[in-house]
Amino acid sequence: MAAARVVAGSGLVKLPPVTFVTGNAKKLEEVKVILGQSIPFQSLKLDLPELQGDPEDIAKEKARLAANQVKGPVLVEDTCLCFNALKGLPGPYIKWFLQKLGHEGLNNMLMAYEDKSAYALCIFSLAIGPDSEPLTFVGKTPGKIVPARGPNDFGWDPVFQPDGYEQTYAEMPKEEKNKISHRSRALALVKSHFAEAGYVFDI
Ligand SMILES: O=P(O)(O)OP(=O)(O)OP(=O)(O)OC[C@H]1O[C@@H](n2cnc3c(O)ncnc32)[C@H](O)[C@@H]1O
Ligand SMILES: [Mg+2]
Repeated sequence: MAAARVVAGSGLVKLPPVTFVTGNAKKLEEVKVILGQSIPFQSLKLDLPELQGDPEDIAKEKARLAANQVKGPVLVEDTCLCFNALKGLPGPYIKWFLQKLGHEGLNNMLMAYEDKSAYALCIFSLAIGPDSEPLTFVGKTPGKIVPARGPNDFGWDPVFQPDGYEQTYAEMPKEEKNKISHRSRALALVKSHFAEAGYVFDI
């Protein structure tokens, strides 16, 4: 794929369409709806390594790995579910905790604590190419962990009830989740960046 290039004298950066890299079909569904036509992008299904460390560093490293494979501009995201009683854990390791323990196990982890509060964190990272430093965009939605309610079709949605709502993410209509979700908040920042950065697309 062609690389990004500066259009001489214009202050504009010409980009091929951005590739959103994820192995998660449900994330992709939400990103498509939330972005609509605002940013020209295509998707690529790739299972990038599950890295360890600080959530923002994980997202940046994911973007570097993806940009190296795609050889062009990429967008990736990493999602964390953080329990306040556990000082932010499982955080970026939620995928394994959910896989091994299930919804009931996630609730049981908080059995010893009165504080069931939690927050969902989504970090998008944009790398314009393999050699450019990735940028990050963070969205956060506070809520609490509850016994599972609603359809079980996306991760931990049934056990996360956002603050100010009586429904879990899973029980809400999709449009409602997309108005307040960690993902839509992070994508609002991505959209502003694209609106302000002077990118023009080669499409
Ligand atoms: O290929 P990538 O994009 O990494 O996709 P993934 O499924 O591996 O996703 P993460 O590494 O970000 O791990 C996050 C975990 O949280 C789940 N998850 C992500 N966003 C969610 C959301 O909005 N609601 C519920 N579960 C979500 C997801 O299914 C994973 O189990
Ligand atoms: Mg992953």
